[in-house]
Amino acid sequence: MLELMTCAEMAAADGRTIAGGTPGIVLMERAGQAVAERVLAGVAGPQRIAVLCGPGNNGGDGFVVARLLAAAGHDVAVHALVPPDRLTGDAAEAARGWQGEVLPLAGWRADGVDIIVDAIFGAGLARDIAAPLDAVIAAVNAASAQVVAVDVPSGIDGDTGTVRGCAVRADETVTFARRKPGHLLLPGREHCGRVHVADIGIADATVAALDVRTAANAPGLWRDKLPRPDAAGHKYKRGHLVVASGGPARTGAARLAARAGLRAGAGLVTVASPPAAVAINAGHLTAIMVRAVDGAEQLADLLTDARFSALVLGPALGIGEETRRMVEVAAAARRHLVLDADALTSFSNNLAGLWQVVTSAAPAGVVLTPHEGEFARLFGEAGGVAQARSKLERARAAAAASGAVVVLKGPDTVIAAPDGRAAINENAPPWLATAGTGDVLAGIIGGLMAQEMPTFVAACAGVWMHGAAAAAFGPGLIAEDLPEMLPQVWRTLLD
Ligand SMILES: NC(=O)C1=CN([C@@H]2O[C@H](COP(=O)(O)OP(=O)(O)OC[C@H]3O[C@@H](n4cnc5c(N)ncnc54)[C@H](O)[C@@H]3O)[C@@H](O)[C@H]2O)[C@H](O)CC1
Ligand SMILES: [K+]
Repeated sequence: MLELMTCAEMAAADGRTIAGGTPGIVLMERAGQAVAERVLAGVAGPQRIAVLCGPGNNGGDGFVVARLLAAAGHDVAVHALVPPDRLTGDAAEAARGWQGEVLPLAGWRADGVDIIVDAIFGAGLARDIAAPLDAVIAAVNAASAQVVAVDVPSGIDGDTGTVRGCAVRADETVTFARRKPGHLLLPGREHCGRVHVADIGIADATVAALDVRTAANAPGLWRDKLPRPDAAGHKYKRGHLVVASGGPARTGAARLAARAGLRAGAGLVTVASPPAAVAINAGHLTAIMVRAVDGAEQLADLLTDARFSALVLGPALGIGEETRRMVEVAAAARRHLVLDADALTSFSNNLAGLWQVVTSAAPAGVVLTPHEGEFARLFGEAGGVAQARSKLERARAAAAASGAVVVLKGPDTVIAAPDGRAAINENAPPWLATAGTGDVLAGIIGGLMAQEMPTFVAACAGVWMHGAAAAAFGPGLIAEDLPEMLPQVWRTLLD
């Protein structure tokens, strides 16, 4: 159930189910029942309920909800954008099932209402919400009533999570068959409240036949590919991660990444340190080794030893030609690469150079871990990125343009592979936004890749473990705390 379906994919699934013999009105009835059940869960005694219906099938769902809630003895008022005789298809049939009055939606006010059912727009939102509907949305959001949205809060684009002019802020959202990307991407996620996925009879086989390429990032996506310690294993079997350090005043980032890589399970980790910083790195490290490596040439020498299986390059490494050369050397050695921070910035506006790195690293994998600013500098001009309608599609376009797995970080981190697969992460707590946590993420992913976890799922697992570690620690987290929370996260994954 991890697939995330776009509005078009959902409509296609609908269509195939209807073609398979389930009338659309039956799907609408089931949708309405699921919403009515959610509205009634936890209420005691009769409620004053306003059901706000739009001009399409989202509104049709609303008419079903209104009928069921009235039949359950509640005081239900229906306010509709268009009179029932202007509805068509299943929505018209659902409206005929409503025996009560249909009041106008324009000018509606929430006075004295306990519950509001938002059935104005769902998957069919096609443009920004304008007057007079914006006043209705404002009245919903100003009300003290419980707000339950049907399928998608009205005003939220189900595919992109963006607000189209204005949008309902719901306490709960009931969607159907699978969640949409807009339920996980910001700000859509914040407008949904708690999202419930109702089964309305869309078969899993129907979803599978659509070859959906987007998923919610969760252990179910990659748990079976996690490296697992085995009795016969020894540290050399679990790979050797190299993290390049910056100069004497900028060594902490590499150590954060290195410790994260070790906690992620890499058998050995070495900090490749400029000679001037060896003493300071060595003074802080115990299980992690330090090697004096002065620039790209000496990194190339180090990598003649094939046991160094993965590298994290970028954290506080310095921006410029030498960093670019180190990246190219590591790629030429065909080692798994995580490029973060300064390594990304060193390829700003040089997508061709980045493509060359990814190509020469193959078949080893490359993961880029930009935040939004680094992403813009890397991919600002890339084909497909500028036209992308959502963070999900921007990450997808960047993965296709670079040939690398792209982790576009944020509260709704998107992980995208060049082959079109993508996952949206939703477990990152707000306190993860603190200095150095990006270094830790790069290290976790590097540690998993050092153990030969396939590139895309290593990035997905790393992002999820990073968020889970932060959630386990709680507010007040600083980057150094994160690697120490990984054993607890591992236990939840390997039990
Ligand atoms: N399997 C399922 O997912 C099922 C979903 N159902 C519900 O159907 C809607 C989608 O219905 P649709 O008619 O395609 O779209 P909407 O009802 O969301 O609205 C489209 C309607 O509104 C007009 N419109 C769009 N944007 C605006 C705007 N900004 N201002 C004014 N008018 C606008 C547009 O022209 C259309 O007329 C889905 O969300 C589910 O709730 C099925 O009922 C059950 C199966
Ligand atoms: K809605």
